[in-house]
Amino acid sequence: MTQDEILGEFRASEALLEGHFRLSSGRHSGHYLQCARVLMNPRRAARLAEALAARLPAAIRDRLDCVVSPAMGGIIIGHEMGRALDLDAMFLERPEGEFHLRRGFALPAGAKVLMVEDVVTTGLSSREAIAAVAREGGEVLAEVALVDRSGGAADLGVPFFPLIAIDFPTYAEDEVPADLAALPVTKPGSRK
Ligand SMILES: O=P(O)(O)OC[C@H]1O[C@H](OP(=O)(O)OP(=O)(O)O)[C@H](O)[C@@H]1O
Ligand SMILES: O=C(O)c1cc(=O)[nH]c(=O)[nH]1
Ligand SMILES: [Mg+2]
Repeated sequence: MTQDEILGEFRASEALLEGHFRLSSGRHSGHYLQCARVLMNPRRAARLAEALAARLPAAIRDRLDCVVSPAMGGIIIGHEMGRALDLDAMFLERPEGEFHLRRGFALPAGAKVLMVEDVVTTGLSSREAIAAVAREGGEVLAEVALVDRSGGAADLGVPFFPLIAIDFPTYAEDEVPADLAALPVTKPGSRK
């Protein structure tokens, strides 16, 4: 899939939102990619996962034991990546603030893991999820995400293969421009 075709999927599903958003990191933005909307059509979700799987170098793909993704945003695309790669897909949750595996999910010692995210902005959630896999006994070989909106700045500590890169500005709480601050703010994500 070309970058235009992928962006077309986001536009067609009305996943490209404009307004005033507080992001997971606490930063503010006038743009939000609502990946739940792009993934709500199962055939589209499968198409995007196949395209993402094709980005993975064979040297990584062939060593993977399973897929792990951080809830909530990572669950659907993680599951579809599991299907595309023919691997089991698990997810991490953080009901007490720190990511861990629940629901009977467990990693065999030394399991080689693909981390799957929907969006990377600062990379904080990804780094926390990668650290959680290490605590659970696994090793993250690489991460894939539908969208990298970090401007290429996110350092995840592992090779990172996004489907698309989109560079929307974000602002610290005390740097929000007046025209953006004038709009009511919403926080679409679930981080507390
Ligand atoms: O790179 P970052 O700055 O960490 O931002 C990206 C993260 O933010 C969103 O999750 P969020 O914490 O909003 O929760 P959700 O996945 O439960 O919706 C998104 O799903 C990523 O996990
Ligand atoms: O940084 C985030 O929290 C974030 C940005 C975005 O565009 N989409 C999303 O789901 N999360
Ligand atoms: Mg998330």
